[in-house]
Amino acid sequence: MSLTQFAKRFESAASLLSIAGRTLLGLETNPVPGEWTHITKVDPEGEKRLPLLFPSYLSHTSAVSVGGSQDVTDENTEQTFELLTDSGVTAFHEPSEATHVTEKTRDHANFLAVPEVLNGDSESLVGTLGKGIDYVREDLGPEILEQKTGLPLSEFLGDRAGDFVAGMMMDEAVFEAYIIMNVDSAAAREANVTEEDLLSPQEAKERALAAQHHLESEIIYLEYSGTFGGDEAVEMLEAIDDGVTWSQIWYGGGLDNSENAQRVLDAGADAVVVGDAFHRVAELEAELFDRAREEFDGDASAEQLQSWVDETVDIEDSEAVNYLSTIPEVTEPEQRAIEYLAAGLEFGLAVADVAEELSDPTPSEIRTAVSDRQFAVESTFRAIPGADANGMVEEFAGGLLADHFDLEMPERAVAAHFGIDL
Ligand SMILES: CC(C)=CCC/C(C)=C/CC/C(C)=C/CC/C(C)=C/COP(=O)(O)OP(=O)(O)O
Ligand SMILES: O=P(O)(O)OC[C@@H](O)CO
Repeated sequence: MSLTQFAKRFESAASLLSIAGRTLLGLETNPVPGEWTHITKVDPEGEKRLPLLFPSYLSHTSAVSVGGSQDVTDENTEQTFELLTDSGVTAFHEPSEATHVTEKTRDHANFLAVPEVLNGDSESLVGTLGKGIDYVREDLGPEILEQKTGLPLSEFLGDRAGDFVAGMMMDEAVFEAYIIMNVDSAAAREANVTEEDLLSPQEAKERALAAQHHLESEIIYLEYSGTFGGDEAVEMLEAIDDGVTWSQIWYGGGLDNSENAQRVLDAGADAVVVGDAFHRVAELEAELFDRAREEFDGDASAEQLQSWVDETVDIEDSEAVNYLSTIPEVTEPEQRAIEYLAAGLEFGLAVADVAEELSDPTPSEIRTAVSDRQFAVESTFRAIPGADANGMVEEFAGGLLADHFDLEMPERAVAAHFGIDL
């Protein structure tokens, strides 16, 4: 038997086994974990900020999706991944353009999630993907191979070097088959989804089946980005869930309370995706920080701040509770919200206090001042599995101070992602 014949027989036997495993035996061979119930979408663009206490908020989510459709660059994506890696949360990359994928994002990301829109234009189904694969073949692939092996492999192998990396990357990638149902969203504009493209529940089920059996999409994503889909989303999910067995079903759009999150989970979603509600926590934290600065100095304790938050904020309707209550495992979102808001303020006030003590510092004076100070938040971060508590505290405090004193230090990049500004 020739090597080509052997490869053909091997491929067809392997694919038959895989289909039998997925269907007849119902094996969970999908690389996207079925136990994930909550995904937080973190957008690297400058307008969408993070709360200082983001590691604590994110310690309850199953995984973070990094990506967004506007003003995202490879640089702000890399910075976001670096921040998340120290926080111990599982993060994957959902790029809106292939050039946002770099060696660094690949190193940090758990996997690459590639969007394909089932009810948009052909550009959003296969056009952007084709351009992306060509970019990997021509540019990114050869560069990665040369950096990893130290050899100018494309000189010997020509296009085959890029083909190899592109093939490997697509094989390892997870595909997200989107059904976009809010025509007023950025996602709909990007994918050219108009009123005529909106699907009935039966049509959604049929396309989801095509995605599962033909495209082998690991994720079927019902997207209402920015607004809650209500009864219509529930009907869509019930229909999709009736057909789909192997792909994971995700719902995203306008979630900011436990009732709606539970409704879509009960209707058949395996996981909910929450974006805006998370970024709004950073706005609340920043607004409270400005008010707390007028009330307290750098020595305010977490207990003092918890009482102040409790008195000052209508906690039940706060952005922090809105986000936390979308996570099924968080049983006392109000208590957690008070704790995390107070800890974020306490940390911010302590860093502002360090700033008061410094005058025209050098980068090394900033680093010394930060490592000499005991920040109470470090013990909060230490409770998070996999987090580098000390590294995060030094990086966040150093970054805020570098930004405040207008100093070029690598830590400074993180300041651009926080809502709080010294
Ligand atoms: C081959 C490689 C390395 C990458 C491929 C990169 C690809 C194919 C990107 C496709 C992007 C695409 C089809 C986007 C369509 C619109 C969409 C599904 C956007 C996702 O929405 P969010 O970015 O989450 O939306 P918001 O910004 O509205 O929150
Ligand atoms: O920002 P929201 O409305 O939570 O939507 C989440 C996600 O589905 C957006 O792609």
